[in-house]
Amino acid sequence: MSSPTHYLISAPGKVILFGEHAVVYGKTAIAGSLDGLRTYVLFEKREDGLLELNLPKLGLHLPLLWPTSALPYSKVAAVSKVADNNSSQELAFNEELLKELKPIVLDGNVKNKDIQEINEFQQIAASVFLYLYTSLEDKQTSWNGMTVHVISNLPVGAGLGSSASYSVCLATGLLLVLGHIPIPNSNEGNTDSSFSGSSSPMNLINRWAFQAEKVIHGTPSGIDNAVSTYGGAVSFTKGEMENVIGFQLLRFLLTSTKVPRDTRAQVAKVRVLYDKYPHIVDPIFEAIEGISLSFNEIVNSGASQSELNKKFEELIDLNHYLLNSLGVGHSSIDRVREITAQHSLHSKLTGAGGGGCVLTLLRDDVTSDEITKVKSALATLGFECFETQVGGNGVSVIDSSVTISKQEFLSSENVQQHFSGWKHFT
Ligand SMILES: Nc1ncnc2c1ncn2[C@@H]1O[C@H](COP(=O)(O)OP(=O)(O)OP(=O)(O)O)[C@@H](O)[C@H]1O
Ligand SMILES: C[C@@](O)(CCO)CC(=O)[O-]
Repeated sequence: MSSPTHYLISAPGKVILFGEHAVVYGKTAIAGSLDGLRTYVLFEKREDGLLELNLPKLGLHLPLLWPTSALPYSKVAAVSKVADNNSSQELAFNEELLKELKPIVLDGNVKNKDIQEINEFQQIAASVFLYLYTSLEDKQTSWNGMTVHVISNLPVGAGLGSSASYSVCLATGLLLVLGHIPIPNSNEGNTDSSFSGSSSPMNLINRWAFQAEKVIHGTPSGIDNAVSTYGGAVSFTKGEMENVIGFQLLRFLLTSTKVPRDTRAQVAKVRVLYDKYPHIVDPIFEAIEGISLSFNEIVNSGASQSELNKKFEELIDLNHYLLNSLGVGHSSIDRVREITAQHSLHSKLTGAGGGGCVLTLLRDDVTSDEITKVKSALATLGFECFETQVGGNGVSVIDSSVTISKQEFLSSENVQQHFSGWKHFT
């Protein structure tokens, strides 16, 4: 094939069923990918030595543009980069590089005069891109700059892993463009993969996406980027994942409270509590882990679907109360719980809390009429609902063998279905 001129990357959001926050402290959590809620990133080759980043989802309607020559490559040790890529160990986070990039994000932007103000979230998203590009830059690439367009049907800052899917897309595209991983061959779904070997492309994508998540969140557990990379429904403990069979059959309602919040701030709040009262907070994390472990046991017990549903509802309530005790609840979440409880449904906050999203289990016996009623009650109060199952493909790619116009990409209602030729890493 002639040298690539573009790549289209897609990665899913995620939902945490049990174990958020505790997972940051090494406890087991259960999560799944949201196949229909994804971020899409189109990478296009340039010849003029510029990096262009377009972030319409973050409300930025002008491109950000930097010369590749402005980046602090001296802060990245070339030898360690190659060694790191070939090992399975967690990549060391490059604080010095991030510090050096801070002024470049603003002052190095050649369109700076047109963009009066770039808010903190836009700056973070730009830092992630420049951090990964500078870390992975390789003189072997035939690209002299690139244009990057990011679109998504995920709500941002709602706890559904928008930042992780952005991180996975950027890591994948940059690893491909900069020659660190090959284009995948497989058109098969990747959800049954047993999380591939340590030097596989998926492993490398996941490890670099984790770096990106660190730029965004500070101290993430790695669960969000892992689920977005590999897809599926999983039990996650300290970076190790196992498939959870049966979890995919469950149906959920996800309700966005539309109260924006920042995962970093919620995680930091729990950290303060933990540092102050470790003897009180650690047992709460242990109890939360107990819920994830019970969930795994119940799923593997061979119990009937209705029996499972009843037990899950109890676990959902328990997990919610424990999260509230960590101070990550919110009145909007309580309101959603009240409404769903009026329809005999059980809900918990999902993700970092403090607003964001609520997860409601839709038992098998809940009729579509009942679901319509609860959705309309929630919508009347200004909440936004998504009915979903978990699992499905992780990161996927369309390479240059398929022609993709920028206009077609930006205007398509459903990018996943609009374009064919998606390939999956194995
Ligand atoms: N589509 C996107 N385009 C660019 N940057 C994004 C996008 N989505 C998320 N981000 C980056 O991630 C930040 C939001 O991260 P945050 O973790 O708070 O939200 P989330 O990923 O929706 O929630 P959670 O991590 O709890 O699932 C944004 O401020 C931005 O910097
Ligand atoms: C709150 C948290 O547990 C989940 C965010 O989606 C943070 C993390 O795991 O990094």
